[in-house]
Amino acid sequence: MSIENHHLKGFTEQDAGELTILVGDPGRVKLFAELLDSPKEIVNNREFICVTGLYQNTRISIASTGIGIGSTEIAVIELIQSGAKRLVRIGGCGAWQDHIQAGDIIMNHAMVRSQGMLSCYVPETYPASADPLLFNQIYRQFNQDDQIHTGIGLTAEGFYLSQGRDLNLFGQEEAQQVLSYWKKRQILNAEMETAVIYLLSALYRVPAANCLVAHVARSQDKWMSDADYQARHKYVAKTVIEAILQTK
Ligand SMILES: O=P(O)(O)O[C@H]1O[C@H](CO)[C@@H](O)[C@H]1O
Ligand SMILES: O=c1cc[nH]c(=O)[nH]1
Repeated sequence: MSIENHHLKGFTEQDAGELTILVGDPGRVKLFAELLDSPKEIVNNREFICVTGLYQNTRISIASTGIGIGSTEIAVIELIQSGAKRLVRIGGCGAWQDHIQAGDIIMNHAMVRSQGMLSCYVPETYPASADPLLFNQIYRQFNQDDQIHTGIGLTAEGFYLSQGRDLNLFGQEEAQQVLSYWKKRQILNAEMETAVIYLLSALYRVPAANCLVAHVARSQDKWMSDADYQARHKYVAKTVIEAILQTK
């Protein structure tokens, strides 16, 4: 069923590729579009930019979700209603475990999430998890020396206190408790969209996975340079697309 999108205006079933890459940052759409032949911008509305193009004659779509729950819910639902076949979020995150370096790749097969997230759709007990087959297909495309980590991540509702960052409010001790609580429970990383994508795509029965780049190693507050970060993202996007091409 194709309906008129309220936000992704003009994006139709013809624009939905074998893979739809989701990015938070609208600026990253253009970076990934460089991988495609004949890229065409279909949507440019608020935080939502959508491009489709061809990779070795296979249609691939790239869409930005903006930051966080609200705009990601809109993007995912409108893309699925427009015929999106597979969703893979390629974005940044903070690495929380000490053995993960900035620049490493993290794939989350499941996410814990802030309380109440999307509670009008599902109860707290409903898992936010990746499609196991899609996850495995992407994971197998990477090389042994790619510094890739798999495990459970956290989708937080905010960037600051809910990710253990305090800017002169309650003190570092309280913020640090957020980090240490989840580190002890083996959470690898934190970001702001994956759980929304996993929950909605499970409800709509569209396969979804993520493949993230650790922008910062939180234990040392070590961030990647912009140039390295962009290059790493582009490498991840190319690898994800090639994984999908193996078995579309
Ligand atoms: O790198 P992107 O995909 O924008 O995602 C990460 O960056 C934003 C925070 O700076 C959040 O959206 C977080 O999930
Ligand atoms: O620490 C980080 C880094 C990128 N994005 C996040 O949401 N958190």
